[in-house]
Amino acid sequence: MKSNAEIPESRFLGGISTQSLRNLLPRSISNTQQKMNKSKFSKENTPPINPNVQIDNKNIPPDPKKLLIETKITSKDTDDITKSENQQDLPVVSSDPSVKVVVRIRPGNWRERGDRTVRKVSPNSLVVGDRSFTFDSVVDSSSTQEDVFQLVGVPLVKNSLAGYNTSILLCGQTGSGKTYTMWGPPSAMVEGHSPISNQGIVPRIFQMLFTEIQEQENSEDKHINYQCRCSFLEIYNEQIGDLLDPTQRNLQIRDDAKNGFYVENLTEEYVTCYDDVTQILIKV
Ligand SMILES: Nc1ncnc2c1ncn2[C@@H]1O[C@H](COP(=O)(O)OP(=O)(O)OP(=O)(O)O)[C@@H](O)[C@H]1O
Repeated sequence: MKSNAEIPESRFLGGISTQSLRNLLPRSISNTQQKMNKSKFSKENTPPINPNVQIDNKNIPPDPKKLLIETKITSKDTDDITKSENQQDLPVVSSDPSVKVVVRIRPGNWRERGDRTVRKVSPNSLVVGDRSFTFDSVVDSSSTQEDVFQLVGVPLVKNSLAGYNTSILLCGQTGSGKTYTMWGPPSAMVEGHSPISNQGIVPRIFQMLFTEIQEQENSEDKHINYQCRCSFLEIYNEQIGDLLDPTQRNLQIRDDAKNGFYVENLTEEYVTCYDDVTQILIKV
């Protein structure tokens, strides 16, 4: 079998990058959960043991997976419900899984022009040569930055505002489009906001996040205050470096009952709007 490096068409990007937005969680939700959950780790992202078991605690933010299943059942007719009750042993497949794997095929460069070895064949599958692979979603080379944001970024912001830790992890060989997908071209952070811009998923996420926060804070019936802190780190040669303080090059991962996992002494800057984040990124 050929190695990846030998396959010219391996220009697809396995998507989902992970960056903890723990610090961007609404403080009110974080506090409530800490009080409710004295155990060592936060259970906020723990899937229900049995998706059909009702959890009798109105303070726990809804699990999107569970909501989806409940919605499905209420929209079914009675015959269907009876049928599903009789099929207890069948696995429940949710179309909104906790981990989604999205593949983006980038346009071919001059060396790959006309190369059709990697082809999207359905919304969630592609073929490489004569082998087919299935993922949660596949976006082809004609996809725009906005398409990818709608698919990955929008649900992520909604879930994080509902109280979940959310992450995007990106993987792909060099030149496969990770930076382009996450950030866009170098000018992207200061580009005007528009669906047709080349801005990547990160600036779009920040824009949506602060717009939503603003709307919620301005809303008269919701008395919510958000506090956002921002940090940037890199892992290089198995060492964690603080991108906001280059003198900190070998930070340690710690774990305690109050914070769960965290990076000790990592700089966290308070941010209140998109421009605050851009200013920080300019420094990095
Ligand atoms: N979907 C896309 N549309 C247009 N151009 C793209 C797309 N994806 C990537 N490119 C271009 O391909 C080139 C390589 O992309 P990029 O730098 O994002 O790769 P990378 O995976 O981050 O590479 P590395 O791991 O080496 O940093 C860049 O010139 C980028 O602009």
